[in-house]
Amino acid sequence: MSIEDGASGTLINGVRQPLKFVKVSVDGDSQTETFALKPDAEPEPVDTEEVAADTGTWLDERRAYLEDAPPVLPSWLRKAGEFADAARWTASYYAHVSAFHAVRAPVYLMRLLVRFPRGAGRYFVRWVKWVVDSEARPVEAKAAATADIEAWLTLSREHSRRVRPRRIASLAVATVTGISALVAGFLAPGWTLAAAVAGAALIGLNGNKGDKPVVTRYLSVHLQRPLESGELIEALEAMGIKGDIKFVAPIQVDGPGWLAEMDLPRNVLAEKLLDKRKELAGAMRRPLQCVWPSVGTEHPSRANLWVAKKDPRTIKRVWPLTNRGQADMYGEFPFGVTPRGELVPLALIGTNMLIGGVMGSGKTSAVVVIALAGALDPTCEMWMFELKGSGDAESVQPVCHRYVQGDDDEHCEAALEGMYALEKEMKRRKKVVSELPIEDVPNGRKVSRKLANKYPNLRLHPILAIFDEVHTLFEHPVYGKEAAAVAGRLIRKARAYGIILVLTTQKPDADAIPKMVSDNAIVRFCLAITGHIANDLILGTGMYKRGIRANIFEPAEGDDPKDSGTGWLTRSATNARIARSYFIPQADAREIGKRALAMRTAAGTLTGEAAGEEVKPVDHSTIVDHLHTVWPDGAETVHSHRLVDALAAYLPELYGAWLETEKPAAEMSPDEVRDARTAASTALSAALKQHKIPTRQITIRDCCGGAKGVRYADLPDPRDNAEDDL
Ligand SMILES: Nc1ncnc2c1ncn2[C@@H]1O[C@H](COP(=O)(O)OP(=O)(O)OP(=O)(O)O)[C@@H](O)[C@H]1O
Repeated sequence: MSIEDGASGTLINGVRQPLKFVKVSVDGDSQTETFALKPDAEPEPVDTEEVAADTGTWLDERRAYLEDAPPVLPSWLRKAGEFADAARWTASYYAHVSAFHAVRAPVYLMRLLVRFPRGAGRYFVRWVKWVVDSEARPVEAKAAATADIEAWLTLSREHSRRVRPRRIASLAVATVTGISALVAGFLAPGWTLAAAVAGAALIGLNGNKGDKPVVTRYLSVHLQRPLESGELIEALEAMGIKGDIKFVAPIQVDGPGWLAEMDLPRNVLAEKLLDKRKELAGAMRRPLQCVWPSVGTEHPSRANLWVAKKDPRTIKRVWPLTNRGQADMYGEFPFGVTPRGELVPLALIGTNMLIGGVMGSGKTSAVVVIALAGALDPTCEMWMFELKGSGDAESVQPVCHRYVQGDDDEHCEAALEGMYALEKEMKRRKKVVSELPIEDVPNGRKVSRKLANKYPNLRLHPILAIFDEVHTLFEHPVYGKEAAAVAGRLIRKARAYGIILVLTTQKPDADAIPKMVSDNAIVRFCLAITGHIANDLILGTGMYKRGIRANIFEPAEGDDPKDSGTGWLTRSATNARIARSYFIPQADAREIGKRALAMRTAAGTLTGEAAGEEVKPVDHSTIVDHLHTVWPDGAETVHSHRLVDALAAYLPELYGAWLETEKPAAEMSPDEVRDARTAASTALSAALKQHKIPTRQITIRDCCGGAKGVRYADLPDPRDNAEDDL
């Protein structure tokens, strides 16, 4: 056995520490055991200067600088529109301030005149003190007290030398002023009175008691004090985040607020600030709606904090289409604003949307914005199923192709019926689009505005179907299951054919929203919710982990809207932003509804209930349902040609064509009859193939021997197969 010493090392505080190890070799078999012993050598630095200095080339550094560099000129100096806005705003601001103070000028004058006696008294005292040279008195008194006769005599002479001319001047000024005032009082014109009042007011300026201002000042309680690093560090400490907080850049003005970028202490993740937004706002003594933390992109401990200068709740934002303008559902429409006040447009064509949030989170308000945008596109067919029954969407009723309001059984049935009708329309569109020449659909077989305009008779206009509080339908004991199945099919396929589905729920759980629906939603708007499960159900799996968390929002409480209407608006994990939907008061919504009705009347695009048509229930039965209807009781198998005869007799408009021949049956030869039967059987086989129902060679003794036929056991239950229709 031999023992060798060696040196290895480990990193401690960035410095490699050599360690001793002992190599033990037993009878030639090399067994190595390593023991970490105390470092006994000088630390060897591992951060070499070369590595530390290598932050890229000069060009890389300049490029990085330029990426983050602020613009040379502020945007209002570069953009004419912004400049005009700023100039207009500044002019209106000063006009307001001037008018405000002009109206109060008499009050200010009275205040000054009231202060005149005190002001005049103060001037008089100061004057007397100057005349008698009171400042020198303490020095003279000191000389007298110390019996310093020489100093006292000098000071006394100096005092007399200074005071005499002051007395003479004062007497002269007092005499002239007194006589002038007397003469002016009796003889001079009215303006002297004005001058006297003005003089008195000026003297009144000196008569202020305490710090009461003469002018009325208005201080906006919603304006926030500027954000400072000290305040932030204090707030973070109060939340228990202590340690080294580094500001990556100076706190700067960013839009209508301030932005702080900081590295939190090494043991704190920035997502903590998201979860504790309310605590943070409390610690900063600022309204919750002003405080917007986010996770930075550099590393998980990089936090960005944007603080609004003004409480957003006090900023009235009017939906841009409130008074004029049309929307285009094939394009974008204004939906909301970011906390910074930037416009958030929404494009729904080719997508569908899921909106979720607890009570009072602002779902209905968001839906009203979407519904009114749809209403303002005269080509958009509106289907509104308001299953809350509150009447919040009544403003769009006059333009709706179909409108259902209520949460009773009949409303749920009507909503399910509506889903079937949409599915039927989707199938029609699919068929129509699939038959178009390829030049018309170069980007795939889907509907576009160009296509809709080119072939108006194909009726490929956008359809906006809104199911508000859709959980009412999905949880219905009778219609829920069927509705979930149809909605699952619609949400996957309808968007390609210009049918936009918008679903909202205040119950984001697996029972209330079928998985097929939550998995296939594209645009998602998650308002205030309570936990990570609801968060991911609305926004998609994994979003909570990525820091896209809607539990940071607070729903409305009483009259305080808090974060109501504010949520995460996402199209994917990488396309997520916080947005507050516009809030359109009911009165405005009604006016917009009237305008939409007028526009549609002029365009001649009113359809369905809006045009006074009756809603006919959709026949959503399939060939499987029809076979169940005509199937002879107790028969295990039936020949195909018999089934076709039965189907044609039952629904001639659907199946009659399968029996059409060139000659009437009576004039056909036996071969021709056989061929006609074969053709009918083939048509049935093809139709059943879509439902995965086989036709096979079947021998039925009491009926024309062997021929193609169907087994009853192969027929699925009615409605289990609706998806295969498409
Ligand atoms: N975008 C918004 N901006 C400002 N306030 C809003 C906004 N959205 C909603 N609110 C306020 O919040 C209140 C509740 O909103 P809303 O009725 O839309 O919520 P909800 O989620 O539909 O509630 P519920 O589930 O109870 O029907 C509104 O009455 C309004 O005062």
